[in-house]
Amino acid sequence: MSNGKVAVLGAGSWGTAFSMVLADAGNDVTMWARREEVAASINDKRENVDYLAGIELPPAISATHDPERALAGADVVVLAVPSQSLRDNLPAFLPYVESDAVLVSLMKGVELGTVKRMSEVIAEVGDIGPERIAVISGPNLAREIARREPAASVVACADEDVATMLQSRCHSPAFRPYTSVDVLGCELGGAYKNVVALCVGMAVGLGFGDNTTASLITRGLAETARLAMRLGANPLTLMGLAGLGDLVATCSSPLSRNRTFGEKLGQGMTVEEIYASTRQVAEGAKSCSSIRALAEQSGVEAPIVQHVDEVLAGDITTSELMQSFIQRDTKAEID
Ligand SMILES: NC(=O)C1=CN([C@@H]2O[C@H](COP(=O)(O)OP(=O)(O)OC[C@H]3O[C@@H](n4cnc5c(N)ncnc54)[C@H](OP(=O)(O)O)[C@@H]3O)[C@@H](O)[C@H]2O)C=CC1
Ligand SMILES: O=C(CO)COP(=O)(O)O
Repeated sequence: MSNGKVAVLGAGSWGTAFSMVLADAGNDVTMWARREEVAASINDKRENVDYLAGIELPPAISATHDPERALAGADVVVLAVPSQSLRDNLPAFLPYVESDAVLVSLMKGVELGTVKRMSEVIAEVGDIGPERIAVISGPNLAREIARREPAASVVACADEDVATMLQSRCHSPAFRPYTSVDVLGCELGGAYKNVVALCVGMAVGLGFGDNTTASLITRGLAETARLAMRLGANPLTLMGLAGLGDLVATCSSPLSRNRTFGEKLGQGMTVEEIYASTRQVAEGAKSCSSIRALAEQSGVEAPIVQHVDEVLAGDITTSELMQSFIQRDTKAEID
């Protein structure tokens, strides 16, 4: 018997892989795809050929290009579009969202201009209270999840009962969700690790080994925790799946789009050449300057975000970034 209907808005890699988790957990899932041909591929071929080629989608998943059809009767609405497009997309979705439905963000970015997290954008545009907004974040590379490799994640909502309800809705044989009430910590962990993965990718592209990448991952975690704690996050969230867990997965995996983006920069490609080489989103490249602005507004030192932003803007090279990390003024580790 079905648990209920879930609408998944966004039919890229993660929207599709997470739809599989939801279907495996007993939900009926209707995906909304921006392009009609993607919806047709999901319905007719049982495959999302553009984003998860070779993966067979379960029968409980269907897709449509029509937001009204996707959202009708759904008590859980999952948002999986690129972060910088969320605000523009919401007005087409919100009129069809059921009045008591919970909105769940899978997105890992911070909005340019406003420096808002995705839960804040949803709250603002939809005038929706925190008890109806949740975030799911963790070490969840889409292709591994779609292959049903074991993984864990965090469901965060200010209302613990809602987090628990969502946890049961997405607990599948291969996917183990934990609950949290620290929405801010989970979201910042997810957005920040993308920038650290860009930086690790640069190191890999420059030919450096595990000492360099481990140093960057560790200092990246310190930097993430510094900002998140200043903004009110629970420090333990950063030690958990949505912090350290996601940071390690993304920085270590050749499947990561952010790490790959950084690697190409380290190998000498330009930002424009990399954008032209793929349809997939590397959220860190988009969110880096907004995370930098957030850190500056909060009076928090953020050298990785600052240097990566300078590389993306073409102000320094990847080699200069590495030199600067080592040669700048020294300091105590815990600071
Ligand atoms: N992939 C992963 O492993 C994970 C991703 N995430 C996060 O999930 C979010 C979605 O990423 P993911 O699914 O991987 O992204 P992909 O790059 O795989 O897919 C992007 C999707 O968004 C659509 N899209 C692109 N531009 C727009 C727009 N302007 N308006 C509406 N839709 C648009 C694309 O449609 P079209 O095909 O028509 O271009 C496509 O369906 C990101 O924030 C990412 O950080 C989180 C955890 C894991
Ligand atoms: O968020 C992710 C894994 O948890 C996916 O990372 P990328 O967007 O770098 O592929």
